[in-house]
Amino acid sequence: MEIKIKELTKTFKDRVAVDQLSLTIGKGEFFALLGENGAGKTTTIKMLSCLMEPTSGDAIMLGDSIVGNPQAVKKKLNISPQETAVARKLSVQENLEFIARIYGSTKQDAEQKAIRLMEMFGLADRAKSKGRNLSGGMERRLSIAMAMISEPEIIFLDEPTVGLDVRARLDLWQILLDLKGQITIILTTHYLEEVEALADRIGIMHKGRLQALGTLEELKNQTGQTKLQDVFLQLTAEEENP
Ligand SMILES: Nc1ncnc2c1ncn2[C@@H]1O[C@H](COP(=O)(O)OP(=O)(O)OP(=O)(O)O)[C@@H](O)[C@H]1O
Repeated sequence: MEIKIKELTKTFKDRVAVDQLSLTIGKGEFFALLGENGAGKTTTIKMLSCLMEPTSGDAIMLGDSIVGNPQAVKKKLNISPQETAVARKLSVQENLEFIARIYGSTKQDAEQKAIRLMEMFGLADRAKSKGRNLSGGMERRLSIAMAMISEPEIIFLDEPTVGLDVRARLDLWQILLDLKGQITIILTTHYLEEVEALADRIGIMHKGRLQALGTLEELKNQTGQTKLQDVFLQLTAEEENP
């Protein structure tokens, strides 16, 4: 089973934000969606996570349609949004337990889940720290841990390392590498080194369309470039005479 996106389209008034996007993402794949500002990445993620209805087209998410059965799709996925949902007055552990209770865990179960995720995300020694006192890197890690509470099969990470310093970014990459293969991860980012370090495959969007798709090596071969930055610039270049 996989994620099968079929001619997915979103139009806002006369603006086509996502234009007949078709692609397949394998189960357990780490997929990076790239594109310039306004290329349509966030709109794509909103549709795939059933936060926004497509104008036309569909996506079958591990067997269920976002159009036909969004409730079933929502159960399989979770999102770590750019603006994190960390509650500033709750501690790290309380944030995790709160989410677990929302998803129906008993008090004891919620505590166990929180402890396991704090271990996994390197937050155990900050269990009692309030959300407002966390560094940017810790807040990000907590946000992803919160998204993992529901044990999703698919997780969307929307620019997870924006504003993080080098060490915090590398720490987060290591955690994501540990997660890799266990669940399907769809990442959007503007950091190309992040894509090189983490992604199995890359999709590059440009003006709502899928401009290129492949592994890093495939994209390099396709464009004759040796660096992802040059691949990206070539594939998203404006035509001279539009
Ligand atoms: N709710 C909306 N109403 C009208 N237009 C919108 C809406 N949401 C997005 N758009 C437009 O759709 C296009 C795609 O936007 P989107 O946010 O998906 O791009 P993006 O690739 O995520 O960009 P960024 O890298 O800046 O986050 C843009 O032209 C944007 O202005």
